[in-house]
Amino acid sequence: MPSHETADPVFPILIGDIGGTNARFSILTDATAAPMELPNIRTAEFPTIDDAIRQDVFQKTDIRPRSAILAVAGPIQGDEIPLTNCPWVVRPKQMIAALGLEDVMVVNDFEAQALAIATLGEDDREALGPMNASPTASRVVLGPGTGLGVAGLVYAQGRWFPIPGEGGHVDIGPRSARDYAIFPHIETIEGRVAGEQILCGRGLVHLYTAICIADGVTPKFTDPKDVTEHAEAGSDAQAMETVDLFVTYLARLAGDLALIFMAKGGVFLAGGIPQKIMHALRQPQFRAAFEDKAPHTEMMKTISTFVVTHPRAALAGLAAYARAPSDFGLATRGRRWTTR
Ligand SMILES: Nc1ncnc2c1ncn2[C@@H]1O[C@H](COP(=O)(O)OP(=O)(O)OP(=O)(O)O)[C@@H](O)[C@H]1O
Repeated sequence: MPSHETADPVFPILIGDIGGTNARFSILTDATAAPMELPNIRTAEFPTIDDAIRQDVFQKTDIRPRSAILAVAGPIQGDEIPLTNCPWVVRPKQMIAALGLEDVMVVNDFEAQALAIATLGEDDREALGPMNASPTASRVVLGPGTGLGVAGLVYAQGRWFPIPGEGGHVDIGPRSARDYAIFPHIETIEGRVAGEQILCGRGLVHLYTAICIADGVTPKFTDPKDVTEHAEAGSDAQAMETVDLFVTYLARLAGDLALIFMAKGGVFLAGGIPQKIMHALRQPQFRAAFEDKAPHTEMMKTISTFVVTHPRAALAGLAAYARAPSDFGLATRGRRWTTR
């Protein structure tokens, strides 16, 4: 059962988006039918992914998938794929043996987000600022959730190519006088303020704590939800500044990624957190920080930014791929296991 290039996966296809906190599944019965959506599950509630599929997918429908395409948060190497931020390990060979599947493909979760931004319609996104994205220019997606995912998307030879990477781990540095007061107090990873130290759920709490220390007040919140809720309610000064600065730092990184990919097709914010802070993202400071990239400020003004509002965007991206694999340049070597 070696992994190799082979014919397209056969229907029904189980598609899954396995995040650090949540796992989402749906089943595609054929290339044209709407996906059968299954309820979100929390990864912490099941010891293994196989248990989750057995108990939460197979018990909810009589349809037995023949193939699976799974997006996971973590690097895909070898036959055992551990997830970042979650104790599950995806073992495709074992899934084939134990779940009656013929074919399992595993891709990076932000590759799936990139497939989504190639295919989502206008109802599935909200523009922040001007709308002038060129249809086949390169795009970028970045998503603060349990972690911070990043991927590019390039159009070539009539197909979309997702470019996965580890862009959530680039360095983030201080710029304003206030940043310089706060940054020394941000929790580091081996001495580094990487993107994920700030721009994700636990990063929100790191930033809030650093602001409290800079202000000489005792931090009250340890859950990112409390920080965003008190910011939205206007009931805590440090929480309000946290969300303000989170938006600014997210916009700066979004701008950096737009420069790297020359993303004239648009920069898309995915992941769970942007939708929780829409009010703050709609304020002018997001675009101001995004565009503030001398000597390229004028060019940045022409690059559109969007929040992905589709609640299951990665699944939608995987479904688009499952229906028409040849529309996408997705490499399968080393990450597809099949009995055929
Ligand atoms: N209201 C909120 N405000 C801010 N952060 C929140 C809120 N609700 C949940 N979070 C945080 O969002 C993160 C979960 O993000 P998301 O919903 O994208 O889940 P996920 O799919 O598991 O993420 P990932 O794919 O990055 O692992 C957690 O860190 C959680 O604490």
